[in-house]
Amino acid sequence: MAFQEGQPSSSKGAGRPKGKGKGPQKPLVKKNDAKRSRNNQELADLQKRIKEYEPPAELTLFSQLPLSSRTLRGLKHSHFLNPTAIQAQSIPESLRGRDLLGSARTGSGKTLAFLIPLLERLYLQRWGPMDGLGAVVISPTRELAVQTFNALRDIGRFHTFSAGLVIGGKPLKEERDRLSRMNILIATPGRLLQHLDSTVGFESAGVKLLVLDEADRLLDMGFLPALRAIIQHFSPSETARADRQTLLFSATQSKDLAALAKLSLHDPLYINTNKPGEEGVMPANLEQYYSVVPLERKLDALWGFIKSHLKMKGVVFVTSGKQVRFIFETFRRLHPGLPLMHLHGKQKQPTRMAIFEKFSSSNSALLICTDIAARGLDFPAVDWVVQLDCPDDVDSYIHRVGRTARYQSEGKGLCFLLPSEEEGMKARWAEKGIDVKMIKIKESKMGKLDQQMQSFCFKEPEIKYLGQRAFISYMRSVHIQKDKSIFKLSELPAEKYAASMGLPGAPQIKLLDQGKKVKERGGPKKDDDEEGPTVVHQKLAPLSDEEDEDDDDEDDDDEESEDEESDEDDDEAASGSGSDSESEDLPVRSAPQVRTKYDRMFERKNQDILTDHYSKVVAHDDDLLAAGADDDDDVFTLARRDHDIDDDEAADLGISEALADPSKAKPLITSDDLSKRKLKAAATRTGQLKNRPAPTKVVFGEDGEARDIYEKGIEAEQAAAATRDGYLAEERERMAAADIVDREVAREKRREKKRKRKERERELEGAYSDDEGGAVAFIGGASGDEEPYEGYTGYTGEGIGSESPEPEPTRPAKKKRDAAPALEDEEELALRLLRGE
Ligand SMILES: Nc1ncnc2c1ncn2[C@@H]1O[C@H](COP(=O)(O)OP(=O)(O)OP(=O)(O)O)[C@@H](O)[C@H]1O
Repeated sequence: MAFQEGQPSSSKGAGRPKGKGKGPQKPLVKKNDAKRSRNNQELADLQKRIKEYEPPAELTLFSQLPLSSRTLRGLKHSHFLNPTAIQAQSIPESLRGRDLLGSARTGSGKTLAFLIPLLERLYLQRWGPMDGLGAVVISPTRELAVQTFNALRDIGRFHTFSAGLVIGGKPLKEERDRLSRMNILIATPGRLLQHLDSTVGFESAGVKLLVLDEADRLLDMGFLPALRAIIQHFSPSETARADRQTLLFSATQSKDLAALAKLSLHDPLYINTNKPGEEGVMPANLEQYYSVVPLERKLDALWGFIKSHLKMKGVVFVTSGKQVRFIFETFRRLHPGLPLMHLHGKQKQPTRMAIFEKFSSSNSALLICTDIAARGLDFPAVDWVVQLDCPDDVDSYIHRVGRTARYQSEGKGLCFLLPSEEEGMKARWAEKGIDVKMIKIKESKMGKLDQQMQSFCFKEPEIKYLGQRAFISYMRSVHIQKDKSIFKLSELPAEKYAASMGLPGAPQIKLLDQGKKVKERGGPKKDDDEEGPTVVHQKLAPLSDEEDEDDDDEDDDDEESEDEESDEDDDEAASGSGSDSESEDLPVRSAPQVRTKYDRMFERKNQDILTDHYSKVVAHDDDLLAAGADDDDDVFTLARRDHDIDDDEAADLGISEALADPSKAKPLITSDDLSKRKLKAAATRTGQLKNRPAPTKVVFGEDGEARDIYEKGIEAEQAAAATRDGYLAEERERMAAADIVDREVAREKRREKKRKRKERERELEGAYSDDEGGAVAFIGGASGDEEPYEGYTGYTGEGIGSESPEPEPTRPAKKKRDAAPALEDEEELALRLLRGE
């Protein structure tokens, strides 16, 4: 033990050095004795205060809790003065050594709720730098681990413990040498297990405190087997479990969490501040909205939202890394006027950290990301959280939206839902008592990106390729969702969605049969997804040899978590509709839609009733009605139920008759429907000019005779339509031809990748090697000659970095991936192939 019991000092001030050459040894010893004695006294007092602690009628300050002066100084230094509800309720119990399951809403300060007791428990047990590992915090993601590490460094600055990060990224060997010197470890489960399994002398037996942070996320990510193994290492027997304190923290609760609690906790206390009457499930300062947008207009809606919030700091969540990249790449080419960043699990660790830091320190920026950033991450001052794709479930919704309105700050959330998702999601929100208000987006505030997207896809094959992969990953994600009352693949307008992304057609997709075992989103991921692959959506189809081979890759990918999706699973994206060798694959088709005679009339242009101009007028009026005929500049208006026009109302308004016979048309908007402002505007000269009837135009022929433009108009329109159709047909042909080449190139790329992978596998036989990714950073490092418990020795940080992702212990297939080349390399190769080099 580094700490040694000292003798009580005889008198105050004794032991002061008398000067050089006068035997400094003796006074120094006396001084140390005095310090030890004071420490002993403080520890004894602290123990007593903890034992006798009764919560005061009003707990407003940390200093009212039985905490050491070092921790209080650390908290004050970091400007933490008042404990939050979860901190006030759980810290005294944790200090008494109880096992605990703490649950509190997002942004409510759970991190300090376990870091404070962690420091205090080690301090109370007189843990010294030479005592080895005393406490371990397990975090689901590297970003969260780094964030927790930073918080520990801040509040623990007046303690002398050494702390380290074990999150993958550096050679195991390098970490091993340093592990023995750490008192506190913040780790991701995979890397920690690797050390527990293979690092000789890594002493888990002495660990006094184990924390599982974001426990439900750990389970969602499929870490249960790893956690079981870790717990087994730390507490091999019931006695060992009783001896060790374990704290579990989570913002949401689930059955699996209860099972984990049973497995890891001994006689636990449950503290939940999410109950009504306490803090509530959602942050108090959060405004929540949702908007119903068809799939094919989502990008338009997002664009419109960005353009009208150019000063915001926002986070946009989408389902997969491929969508993140597609949106990021296309939107940045469109120069929105707001800095764009993107974050997903396939980025290298240093890149991820750099983006995390950059976004954290930005005042105004938009981060497009996957659920990798949904939990635990504490970006300061986020104004908006936009959920562009529907979250897997309500818990996922809560975590995502919890990136704003943290602690006492304000924030807003906007969730886009497809028409087919609205009812299901509303029901789920209602079950949890979450109130999300509907808003409608005015058509005038939506973007219109389809042509620009088409142009990007046409000019840059890599964008098209990315779009196809994004399309497929989205469709797949919907297919594997658990909650079918929300996610309805058959109702998705696949072709229109593809067109909105600028793609020449909906790419073909292979989907696992619903009946078979699939990795379902919104539920814990299965570990044994090995089962047979590739049943085409709704119909079984034989596969060619080549596809069979490719499916091996695909299975591997299905094993992976969403955030770690490999590029390979979307290789087949390059196959456009109508491919020959892959013709057994059925494209996902939208359900045949019932077209009314009015739909057909709308489609028929250049006819006497519904000209383009007339269609626009009707569409515009519809927009006005939908948007509440409100002219203000906000993108959104609060939806009012009476704006939804049903058939009867339509009949009242005479829409049907008007469509059938325009001569019978009643005015679509009567004076009763118009706002006072509109009526006033109509009375002004400008208003009248705006509202005047369309002028009659004539054209003069060569003979000088005036003729009605109508005849000419039709001819001109027909000519223009013919030219346009011709052009479009030509473009389609060119795109189809380009698509064939692209398919061939993609196939070649697949073969090449497979060949390379096989080569690498051969080279890498032998599983875990010391060269695998891993990272360790040290913040502490109290050396032996430091006086324990005396003053701040300072944390000397080293760089936190990694070269490759952490191995996934629960999925053996992942090991192969660790050795896979970087995404950038693969894309470089794809690009070269696409360019025909
Ligand atoms: N007592 C406190 N006083 C002031 N700020 C605090 C206090 N406790 C925590 N905070 C701040 O509140 C923010 C949210 O804290 P934290 O990240 O611990 O929340 P959380 O409950 O873990 O959220 P999530 O569930 O999203 O992970 C952080 O910026 C943190 O610094």
